[in-house]
Amino acid sequence: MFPKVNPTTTQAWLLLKKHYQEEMQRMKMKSLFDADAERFTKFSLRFNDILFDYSKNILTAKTIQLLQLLAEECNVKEAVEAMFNGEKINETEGRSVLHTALRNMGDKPVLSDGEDVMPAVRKVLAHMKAFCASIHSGEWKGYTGKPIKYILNIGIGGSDLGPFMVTEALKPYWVQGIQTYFVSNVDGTHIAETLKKITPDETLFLIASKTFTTQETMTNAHTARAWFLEHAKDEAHIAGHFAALSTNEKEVTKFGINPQNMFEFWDWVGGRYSLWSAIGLSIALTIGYDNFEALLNGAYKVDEHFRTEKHDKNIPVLMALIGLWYTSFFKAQTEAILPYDQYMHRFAAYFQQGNMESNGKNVDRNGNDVRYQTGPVIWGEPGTNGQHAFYQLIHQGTVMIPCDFIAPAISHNAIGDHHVKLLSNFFAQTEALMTGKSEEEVREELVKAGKTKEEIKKLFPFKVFEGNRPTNSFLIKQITPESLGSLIALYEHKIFVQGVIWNIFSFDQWGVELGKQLANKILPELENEAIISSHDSSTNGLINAFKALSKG
Ligand SMILES: O=P(O)(O)OC[C@H]1O[C@H](O)[C@H](O)[C@@H](O)[C@@H]1O
Repeated sequence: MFPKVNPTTTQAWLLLKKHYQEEMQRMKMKSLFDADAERFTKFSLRFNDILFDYSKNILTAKTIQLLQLLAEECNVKEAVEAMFNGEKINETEGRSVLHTALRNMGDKPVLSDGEDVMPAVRKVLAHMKAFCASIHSGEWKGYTGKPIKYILNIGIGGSDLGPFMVTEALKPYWVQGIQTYFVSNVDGTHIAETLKKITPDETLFLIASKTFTTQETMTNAHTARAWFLEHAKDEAHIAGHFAALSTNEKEVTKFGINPQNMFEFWDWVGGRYSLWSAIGLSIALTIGYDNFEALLNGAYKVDEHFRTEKHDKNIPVLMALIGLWYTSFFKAQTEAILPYDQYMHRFAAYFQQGNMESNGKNVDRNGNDVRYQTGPVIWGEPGTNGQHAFYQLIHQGTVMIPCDFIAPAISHNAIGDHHVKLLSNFFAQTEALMTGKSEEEVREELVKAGKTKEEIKKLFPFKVFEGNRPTNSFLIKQITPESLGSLIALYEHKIFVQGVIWNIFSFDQWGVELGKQLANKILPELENEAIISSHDSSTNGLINAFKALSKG
């Protein structure tokens, strides 16, 4: 296993701190652009159909060099190899981390516990392929003899967000005649509203749960089963309408799902990294198996790039180092992901889990409290909607929010001038965030608007923008299964590299487990008539008020 290093004890950390304080803290990006006509060329990279421009950041070649040194001192290269080679880097759960094996298109074995996992991976993929073929051809029939028209994926967290995000992002690729829905929330409203849209005899229910014990998913699954049986009457019909995507064969069988309709994955696939596994069956059924394979292929290409490319040309490593530069030295606490693509409206939400569940940790890999900031808060909405909602704070608030702007060059909906208008907003925003608005510009604008001297004096301070707000730009030829697969993998590896440098375990989630335990403890207290007094006064007060109010 690679050595565990507290990043703040490295030479690079001290040098970066000095570099920040003495050279970069007050550095203006605009002056960096003014001083170097080649800045865009120097600080941008192409990876297949993706252009990554990181020139609009508060950094110089020296910053990148020092950040690379930090990666070296924190053993990033060794950690990457450890992950790809199936070492048990998820130490608190004693597991390998091998989502990369799920999209491995190479012919070398991938070992976990000394065993090649690739035959099992390929077997499940073949099962998924054959299953998709029988659904799409109409050969698979529901209990009234009609083909399947609706897919209903029931899952939560990693068993929902990934497939939901991807199927939304790839809507132009949906197989004709298939309509897919996702139910995640244990709030009965979610399933009730969705059941109104489907018919039992034309629906395939996918119960997606790594553990097959998650309260929300099992509750929704039992509700779906009961609703189905109300119509189908006969339990024998369940086999034709329910499939399970899980690692837990015992619980799947207990639920009554035919083991032939179980699509397996393994404990070395983290929930938030599972869209590449059997959890992706909803994706394959929605966009077609070939497109699902293209998604895997896009991710595989990034895996190869990540594993072999030198760090100064390695996009996920650079994404990680730039993010870390702001979090660890500028003390930025949040990062925004802003896709200029309506289909990608769940992309930020997906990486909210991906990033915050992975790097929201305050204990290091030696079991000590960390004394530096780790994972940032991730948030975002598609442009241009965000511009009219929260960009004000990004432009003129008191905190720094590094942003990722993402857009396709080619729209799937080329209507009039919509797309050039959309993209002009992307470019204008990143430019404005960087340059701000100078005193001269504001004065000129106000004079032109016919304002008096008095008025100009009054308005002046509010209209001047300091700028110097950092952004990364991802310009992608088109959002296709392959380019989306690549983009997702870039972000996954970014998170991994940051976790290694911050010396935290990125692949467990004990904080979420706590929430599950606490909810299970309170549930029986809500189901009896007693006055509850076992908690603090606020929790007791809320529980007792709920009991009184819910009586009507
Ligand atoms: O797939 P499941 O076992 O049902 O788990 C669903 C989700 O449960 C918890 O929230 C975990 O923290 C997530 O990582 C996981 O994706």
